[in-house]
Amino acid sequence: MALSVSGLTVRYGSFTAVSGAGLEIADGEVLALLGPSGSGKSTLLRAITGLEPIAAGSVRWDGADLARVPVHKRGFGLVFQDGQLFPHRDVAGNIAFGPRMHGMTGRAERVRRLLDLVGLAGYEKRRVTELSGGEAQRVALARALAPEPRLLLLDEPLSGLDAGLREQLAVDLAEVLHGAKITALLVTHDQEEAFTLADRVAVLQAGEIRQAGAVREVWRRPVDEGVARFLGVTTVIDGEATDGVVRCAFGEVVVPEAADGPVRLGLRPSGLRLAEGDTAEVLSKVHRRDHVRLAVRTTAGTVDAVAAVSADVNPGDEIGLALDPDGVALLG
Ligand SMILES: Nc1ncnc2c1ncn2[C@@H]1O[C@H](COP(=O)(O)OP(=O)(O)OP(=O)(O)O)[C@@H](O)[C@H]1O
Repeated sequence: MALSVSGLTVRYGSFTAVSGAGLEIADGEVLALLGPSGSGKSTLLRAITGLEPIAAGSVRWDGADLARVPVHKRGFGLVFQDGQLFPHRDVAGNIAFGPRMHGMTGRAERVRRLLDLVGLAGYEKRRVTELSGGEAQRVALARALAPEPRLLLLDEPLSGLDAGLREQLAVDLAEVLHGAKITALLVTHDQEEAFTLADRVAVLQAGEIRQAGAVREVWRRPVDEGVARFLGVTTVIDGEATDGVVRCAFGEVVVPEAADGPVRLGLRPSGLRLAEGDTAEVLSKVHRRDHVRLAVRTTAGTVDAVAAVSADVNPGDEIGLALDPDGVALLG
């Protein structure tokens, strides 16, 4: 493992912000640390960089303990939410700063190559105070990559941007990270961002890592209801599995991983779709970008469901519901 963190604990006075956290990042892998506000994500990231003293545990790189290695000697690059560019330097000056400190040669060429990578070719002489939020974050990324860090740490790098730009930049950032095989730890509270950018995710709640695994695995098999709800599950329901098919109050759904016997399913709104029938009553509807979200009353309680934007469905209507396996998780 490139980065290996074990039993890491950080305290602020008598308050334990991170408790016994363990995580590993392989060479060239992107891990997203995902969790609600206040769960300890930034604290854990800062402890890994060496900016936060640790009460217990260890941070290792290629097996070597970093306890006595100061922040600037760890070879880590950092990107924060607000970029924190040097306002008195132009774009090239910002990006060349790290390489100059490290006495690296060929700096102009490096700046050009990095600007190309982040989609800002030709921006060398621009003043950073005149950049848009998205451009500034691209420059911050280029600056962090310039000294060729062995690990890139990104703390909510996109959360200062508006929704559309954020989505675009997440896709671009994923391309940069995976294209250049950069080893990275990303902190975010946004599951979509985590899933767009990361190979693996670790879910942090109240200072503890509750689950870590491949994106698809965590999404489809959350370990418990707390993790499931954080990942968008709004309904938890009991079912009975036979040969990879689960029968529950809403019908049958294929869940190949389910072992025969009683199981618990977590349904995201997209796990229940409008269908023929009259088993449910629509209570309310809200238009979303590419679907309509419904609250419906069923014999199993009030649940969330979705319908196509084109569907003619209104509060008071009686509808049927069908399970969609893509919106169904198997609780661990
Ligand atoms: N310097 C500090 N002194 C005391 N308590 C702190 C300090 N920094 C953070 N905390 C507390 O530690 C907990 C974790 O904070 P942290 O910033 O790591 O959470 P987070 O998951 O990154 O949250 P957010 O997504 O809101 O940034 C919070 O309860 C916070 O109030």
